[in-house]
Order: sequence, then structure tokens, then C-alpha cells
Amino acid sequence: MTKRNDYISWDDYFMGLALLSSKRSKDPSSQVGACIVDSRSNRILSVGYNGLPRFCSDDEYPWTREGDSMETKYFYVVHAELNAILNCRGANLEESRLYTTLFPCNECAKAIIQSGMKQIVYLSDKYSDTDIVKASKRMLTSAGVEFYRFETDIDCLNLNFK
Ligand SMILES: Nc1ccn([C@H]2C[C@H](O)[C@@H](COP(=O)(O)O)O2)c(=O)n1
Ligand SMILES: [Zn+2]
Repeated sequence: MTKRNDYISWDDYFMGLALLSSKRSKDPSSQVGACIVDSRSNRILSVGYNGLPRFCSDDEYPWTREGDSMETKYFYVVHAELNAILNCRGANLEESRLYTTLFPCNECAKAIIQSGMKQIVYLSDKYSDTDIVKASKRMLTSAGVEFYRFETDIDCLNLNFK
């Protein structure tokens, strides 16, 4: 028997974990997932998805996008990237790499920079025209955090439980 050759790459594996994490999101319009990796050892440090803080019920808080600010999700949802950082529970994130299914906002960019991460690999940049993402890119560039779009040769990964 010879070695399998159709195994997935490290990048596919980590972005796959970010995508799988996004499936836990309750947000009806955008499900975002993130995975933080030690780039030297390829060890997974943390994962996260966009959701409400602990003890804030998914059923009681709003999921709408528009209307009275107090009744939209934006005041309450913790972004996937920040959740991944907070889920690290004190692990050292210096020199680590973030895989995220959506380009980080300005607030997450601040946390990414302050935690010492050095690279971001993202899948979608659907809000690239917004000031939030422009401000994010400005800070990441000033801080020397590299960011590049995810590239792969495969279209999908199948998980079959049966
Ligand atoms: N980089 C990002 C950007 C946004 N999110 C979260 C915040 C919301 O739950 C959702 C965006 O909702 P939309 O305005 O597209 O309806 O995604 C995040 O986790 N990370
Ligand atoms: Zn964010």
C-alpha cells in the first residue's frame, strides 16, 4: 500500500475548521467562523463563530439587521474572530495565523493586532467597500499584519456521518 495523495492541505484543513465552526452560528444572514493556528507548529489554538455572549439567550435577543439599534443584532453579537481570541484562554497568540470566513472588522482588527497575530487568511471580503473594513485594513497594514485571500484547488469538503 502506498501513501494517500488526496489528503487536504494545511490551509484547506484550517479554513475547513473555520467554515465548520460557522455552522454553529444562529445569525440568519451571515454565519462567520474563525480558526487560530500556531503557524510554526500548525497546532490549532482556538476556534470561534459569531454569536451572543454567554448567558445572553439566542432566543431572547434580536437577530434583525435594521430598525431601532437596540433591537438589532449589532449591539450584541460577538464576532467570530473575537470569540476565537477570547476562547484561547490565555494561550500565547504571538506570531499566530487567523483563518476567517469573512474579513475582520475594525474592532476585531484591534484585538488581532494587540494579541500579536501576524497573518490573516480570509475567504470572503463582501464588506470591502465599507469604512469598517477600510479602517481595519489601514490598521492591519500599519501594524505589519499580513492578509491574503484563501486559495485552494478544491471546491468543497464533504463530511459524511453515515
Ligand atoms: N468579520 C466579521 C464581520 C461580521 N461578523 C458577524 C457579525 C454579525 O453577526 C454578522 C454580520 O451580519 P450582516 O451585517 O452580514 O447581516 O457577522 C463577524 O463575526 N465577523
Ligand atoms: Zn469584528
